Amino acid sequence: MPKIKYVRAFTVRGGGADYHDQGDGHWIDNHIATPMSRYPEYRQSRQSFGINVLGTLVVEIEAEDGTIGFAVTTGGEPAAYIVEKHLARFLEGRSPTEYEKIWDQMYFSTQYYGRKGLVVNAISGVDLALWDLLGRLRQEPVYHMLGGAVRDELQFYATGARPDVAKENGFIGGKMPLHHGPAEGLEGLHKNIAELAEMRERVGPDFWLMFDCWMALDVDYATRLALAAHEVGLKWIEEAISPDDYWGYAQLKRNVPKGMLVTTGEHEATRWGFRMLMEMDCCDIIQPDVGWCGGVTELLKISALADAHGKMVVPHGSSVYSYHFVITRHNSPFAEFLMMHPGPTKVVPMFHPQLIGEPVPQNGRLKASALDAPGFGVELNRDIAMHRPYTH
Ligand SMILES: C[C@H](O)[C@H](O)[C@@H](O)[C@@H](O)C(=O)O
Ligand SMILES: [Mg+2]
Repeated sequence: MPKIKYVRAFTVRGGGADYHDQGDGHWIDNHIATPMSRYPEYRQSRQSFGINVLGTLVVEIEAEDGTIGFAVTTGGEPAAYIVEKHLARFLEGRSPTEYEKIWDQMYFSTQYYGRKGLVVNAISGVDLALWDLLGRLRQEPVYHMLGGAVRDELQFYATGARPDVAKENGFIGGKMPLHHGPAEGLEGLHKNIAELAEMRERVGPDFWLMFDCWMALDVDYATRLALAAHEVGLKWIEEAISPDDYWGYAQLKRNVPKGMLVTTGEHEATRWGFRMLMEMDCCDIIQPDVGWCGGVTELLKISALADAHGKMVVPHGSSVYSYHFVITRHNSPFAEFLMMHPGPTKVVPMFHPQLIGEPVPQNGRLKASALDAPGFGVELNRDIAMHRPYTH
């Protein structure tokens, strides 16, 4: 096995892994409730407060024989700095098979300033690129290295403002962004329920409908929303409150009507963060993002812990990086697909334009065989402008 020779970090703008980095008029930036919605000037657009400030981080790891593994995640220039100036030292000269020791050294060497968020995004990007390199060197897809498929195909729910379009395209459910938060009072809550009722009318009684609340609510508002939405058949209420408020999630989970699920986790990181969510009984489904929670090496630990707690793991939408994981885990029965078309009125690749060969669900499903290519099975689109802000 050739050793690792170079680690390089690049930044890219425009869609892709930082999927909130979109042009004007996109559903994903249209009056979606957030913790910043309490400030009217930041209520219409999440980009106005900087949701896309980081941009995409591209990590490349080149082995002595010239083989290059890569991955993309959210992180931009600050993440590139951490990769080049701090993390690269734990990889160069090492075997790509040492992903456990490499992860341990990346995490504990940055623990004094990291632990969650940007730093763990950077660690995740390196870890994903390492698994991609390992797959290319071994000429096998990542999901084979994770134990192989436990089912013939993936099934997906879709996230976007048009669950009716998701149903037409064969998805098993539609997760809607919540448009109004507590700052818009009862009027806003009624608008949320009216939107849900409108979609229920369009999709019929059995199609899954969920709200994604993107950390925007408090326990009282989330409870009132859940009680009203239960009448309209809401399947789960997602990330309703601050990721730091474990106590609030535990209360919300006690408050919601029987049969409604509480989900969260996309902004949580590491086995320790998810242990807290599970041991405090905060949610029914955890939703780590493999590009933000610590990478595949850490998601393996998180998933096993969840399995022991009888919890489902439905990773936050992260394209091939979650598909190769979900297909190998019994407690990951379905996956998320983010509808990145501006409407969204059609199904387009999630991390477009950054990944060449990115598989897209057909009729809401993806056969395991669609993942049968070395590593994560995609190539980096080198026609897009990549910038290497730092070297080492
Ligand atoms: C739709 C939500 O507001 C986020 O933009 C979404 O990316 C994330 O929360 C998700 O679960 O997909
Ligand atoms: Mg979400």
